[in-house]
Amino acid sequence: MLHRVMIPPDPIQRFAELFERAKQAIAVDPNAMVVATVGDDGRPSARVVLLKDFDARGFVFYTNHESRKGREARAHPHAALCFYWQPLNEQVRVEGRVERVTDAEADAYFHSRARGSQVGAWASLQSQPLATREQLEARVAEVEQKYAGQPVPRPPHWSGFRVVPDRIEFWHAQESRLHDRHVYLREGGGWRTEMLYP
Ligand SMILES: Cc1cc2nc3c(=O)[nH]c(=O)nc-3n(C[C@H](O)[C@H](O)[C@H](O)COP(=O)(O)O)c2cc1C
Repeated sequence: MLHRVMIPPDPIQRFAELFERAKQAIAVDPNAMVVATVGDDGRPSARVVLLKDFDARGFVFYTNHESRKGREARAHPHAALCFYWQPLNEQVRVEGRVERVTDAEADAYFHSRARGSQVGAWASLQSQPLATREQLEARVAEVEQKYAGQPVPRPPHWSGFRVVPDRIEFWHAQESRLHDRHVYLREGGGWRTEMLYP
């Protein structure tokens, strides 16, 4: 079973190496990923967000926790992530439990953002119906006035989710659609690997 020993043992290290290559190859948003969550009715929903951090603990993105994805991830704390890096011919799929990052982590990231984004985090009732664009602009003006001349604090409903992976799949395009698929399944303290038919 030579192919088994050829699968690199650590999926996070493998992700890190691929992500570095993606950043070299893709000028805009190489950290974009699709996040899928599940609603109370069992229906999945998916949208693009930006990966802001990752390490052995998991993959972090930031959002409004009252948004559709936020509510779904809190009620049904599992999510799937999907990256497609076309110039690399690579897809990475991550699945796992979702947890909220610590307030200290969220604060550190929030305060690294541009002030306009900080204001937007207060002004946007993300995923709720919006009657007119003017309504949004009025909320932005209110927040700007409220925090004029002082730092914008992080809204309590705005934070990060960490997807703690228990399954990671690397797909690499090969000729005749006989692609490589390497799956990592969390087992005990480590990872078991297997290959899948393409
Ligand atoms: C390239 C790109 C990056 C995005 N990054 C984020 C992000 O990091 N966080 C976020 O909340 N929404 C992000 N969005 C917007 C989401 O796709 C989505 O519209 C929004 O979060 C509301 O989703 P929901 O109603 O399913 O909760 C991004 C959209 C695009 C196209």
